[in-house]
Formats: sequence, structure tokens, C-alpha cells
Amino acid sequence: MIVIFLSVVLVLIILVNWFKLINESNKISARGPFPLPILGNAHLFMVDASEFLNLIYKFSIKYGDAFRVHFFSRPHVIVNHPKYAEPILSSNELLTKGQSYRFLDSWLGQGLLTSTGNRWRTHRKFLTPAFHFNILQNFLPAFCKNQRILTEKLRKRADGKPINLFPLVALAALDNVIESIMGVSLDVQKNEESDYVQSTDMMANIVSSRVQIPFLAPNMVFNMLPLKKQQDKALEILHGQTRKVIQMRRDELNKANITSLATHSDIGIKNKYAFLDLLLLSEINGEKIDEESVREEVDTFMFEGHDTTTSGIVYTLFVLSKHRDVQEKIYEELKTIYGDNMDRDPTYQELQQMKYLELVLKESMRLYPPVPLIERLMVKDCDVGGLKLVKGTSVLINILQIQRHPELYENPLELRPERFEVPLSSPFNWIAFSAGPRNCIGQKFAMMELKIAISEIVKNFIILPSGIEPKSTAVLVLKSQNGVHVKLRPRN
Ligand code: HEM
Repeated sequence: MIVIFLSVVLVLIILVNWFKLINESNKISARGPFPLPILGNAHLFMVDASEFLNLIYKFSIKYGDAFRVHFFSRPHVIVNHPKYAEPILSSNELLTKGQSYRFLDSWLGQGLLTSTGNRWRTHRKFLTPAFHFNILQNFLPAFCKNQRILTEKLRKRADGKPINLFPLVALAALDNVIESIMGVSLDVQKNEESDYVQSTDMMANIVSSRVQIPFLAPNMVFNMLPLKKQQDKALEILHGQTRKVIQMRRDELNKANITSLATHSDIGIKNKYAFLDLLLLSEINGEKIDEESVREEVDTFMFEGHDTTTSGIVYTLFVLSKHRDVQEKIYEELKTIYGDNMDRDPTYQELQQMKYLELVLKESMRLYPPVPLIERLMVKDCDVGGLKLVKGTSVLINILQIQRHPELYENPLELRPERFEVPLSSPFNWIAFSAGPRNCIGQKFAMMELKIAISEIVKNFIILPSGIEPKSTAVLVLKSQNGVHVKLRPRN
């Protein structure tokens, strides 16, 4: 008798919750698959990670440029058009990141990428000068040195066999970020692989699985799985590395007897290690920034500063491998800039003269945006480009699909760098670095690094197709399950 009674109560609870879910979903003025009891639409996302981007593309064909899904009871709206992305990205109120970013908490804490409100505002304001071009110029020698090491590694592999670029480029990108904004040197390129890069991949995979497979989302479930142990191990390595970087820089400052920004006139706009020095020496409201907050920012910038640029570089090389004509145009531009001596490093001014290369980078990041998806939480009921959204909805901005939208780009899947010779009809048609107040703080840093990497590789090699197509996945950053391969042939 009691069993029957409990079963009836359970069914009633499920039914009431289901009706609530249907009612909630009707309040969102976007179409989408009908939600099931308890699951919502969670079951539809149980696909291989490499299918995820394709799956949300298929939904957009079926339901339109904005569609709704529920992960259990949590509402998500996925948008594929700038008319929805623009009001969100340009808003000064809708600055809170979406639900998915909470899976980054144990790694990045309240760093600039994940924080919100006052904490984000204060940190964004005081870290922005660290990316002023006066400071970026000082990073040029380190970027060029690290690129030379990478070029020599690639030369050894330029034997006509396919080269998986990701692991090689990631080490150079990591050295770049550590030697520039952190101001210390670990020479990770000396090794064939790095624990730090592997742990970044591990964390990115775990976080993405928890976003995509809603059953892994609740901590109660996740903490019981072997995945949690893997996460703990990866975090130990990642945090260990960032603590080491912080301690190394702290020791250098102590050795030089620098204890505050005021005691050293070079620190600030002219100092070349401004980012970590700013974190270690600045005071906010009369207090030094606490140890854990420094660690969270260093973790954020180490991750954002190397994984994204790696993706940008390898996918650009992949795209170039299929377009010999574009490589030759880059090479011709480089010849006019470098004159007789092609073997030297570029100056900062010469990087600015690489206009055609800049078009190529924009076009390649249009097709393969290093950050394909971003997410914002609606902190109130709002109207976004005519869409009615309820408080608590996470809006996923599909950068990849926006930048391949046939309404915005003619023959969107074709590589045509010349598209960017004329201004876009809206700046929100190209948002590889996002846009608005929470755009990428490292945009100029990234463009400089990408220009150095691609120009040096084009100067030294002819890039040939490998015949291996990448199986692209959105693991926070655009990566490929089977690597990104090209073949290289030395130019001389
Ligand atoms: C090609 C390379 C890069 C691309 C395509 C890229 C793209 C992006 C995008 C799309 C966002 C918005 C993320 C969101 O809304 O959740 C972002 C934010 C951010 N990026 Fe980048 N990024 C790149 C390189 C870098 C570099 C080199 C750094 C640091 C050295 C960096 C640091 C950050 C940080 C800290 C944020 C958070 C900013 C905030 O919320 O105020 N990024 N980036």
C-alpha cells in the first residue's frame, strides 16, 4: 500500500515539475525541441564531443537562428546571429558568464574570465594597462626567440610526413606567455611535451564533458566518478605550475628590492613584465592582492594566453596548407617588408605593415574561431533582439556559426581574405575576440604572436596538405580530436 502511495506521489511530483518546465519554456520566445519530464532535452546531447558543434548547427537549421533547449530544468538559448549577440555583448548589465563557467571554478576561481560584478570591473580596469602596446612591444624579442626554436623543431620534421601541429605550437605559445606577461622563463619548448599542457587538455575535456553531458553536471554525481580523481590530479599540476611561476617572479622582485610600484619608476606603463608585477605589487583599496586571487589571475592568463593562440596558429596553418596562392601572397608581402635580409626578426612597426597577413588571420579565425562558443547568464527577464528571455537563462553565443552565416558572408565556407578589405556591415559579424566590455583583453597580444608565428613559418616553409581532416571539437577552445596536421617543405 505504502509503495503504491509513494509511487503516486512521485509521479505527481514529476508531472508538476514537467508542467512547470513546459510553462517556463513557453515563456522563452524561441522554438526548440519539446522538453521531456526531468531530462528536458538533456538526452539529445549525449553525442560524441566531435559531433556537438554539428548537432547545434543541425538544431539551428531546424529551429532558426535562436533556439531553446533545457538541460534538465536549466534553460539555454543558443544564438547564431549578430542581431541577438550584439545586444548581449554590448550591454553593460549582462556581464555575468553562463552556467557552464562554474565548472571552471576549481581551476580558475574568480579570475578575469569567470568573475563578475565589482570584482571583474576592478580587475579589468587595473589589468588593462598591462596590455598597452608600449608594453607589448617589449615582448617581441621573446616571441621571436621562441618562434625560432619552433621553426627549427619543424625543420627537423619537414620530411614530407604529416606533422601534428598542436603539441609543438602549444609549447611555444606557453613559453611566450610565461616569458612575456609573467616575466620568468621555464623553457618548456626544451621538452617534447609538458605536464602543464596535458593537464590543460585534461581540464578542458572534463569541463566540456560536464557542459555537454548534463548528467555529469551535478557535483554530487561528478564527485563520485573517476573523472573527479583525474581532475584533482590535473589541478595539482596546473596550480603547482602557476605557484612556481609566481614564486619565481616574487623572488626576482625581492632580489631587486622592489616591494611596491612606487619604489620602482619603471614599473607601470614602461615595465615589460607589467602583468604579474602589477598583481604582486599593486594595492586595491590600500590592500595588496591576496595570494589566492593572484593565483587565480595567473591561472586564467596562462590558460587563455596559450591555448587560444595555439588554436589560432594551427588552424591558420591548416587553412594555408590548402591555399598555396594565399601563402605566396603572404610571402610576397614579407619580401617587400624585409627587403634583402629575410633572415632577421621583424620590428614592431614591420608587424603593423603585414596588412595582407592580417586579412588572412581574420579570415582564418572567421572560419575556425579559437573560442567557438561563449555564454552569458540573463540576470533578469529581458528582450534581446526581439527574443523574450527569462531570468536564469544561459545564452550560448555560437561564434563559429555566426561567422559562417550565409546572410553575412557570401560563400561562407570559402577562404577569401579580401572580404576584410572593406569594413563589415556590422562589427558584430566578426567576433572571434568577442566584443563589448567583456571582449578579449589579450587581443593585440594574440595578433602579434600570430603574425610572428605565421610569417616565420611561411618565410621558411611551403605548407602542404596532409590529407588528414581535423575532427574539430569545442573543448573551451577549438581543438581537434585527431590533431591538426600539415606537411612542410623547406623553402630553400
Ligand atoms: C587568438 C587568440 C585569442 C582569441 C581568439 C581569444 C578570444 C577570446 C574571447 C572570445 C573572449 C570572450 C570569452 C567569454 O566571453 O567568455 C576572450 C576573453 C578573454 N581573453 Fe582572449 N582570446 C585570445 C587570446 C588571448 C590572450 C593571448 C590572452 C592573454 C594573454 C587572453 C586573455 C583573455 C581574458 C583574460 C579574457 C576574459 C576577459 C574578460 O572577461 O574581461 N586571450 N578571449
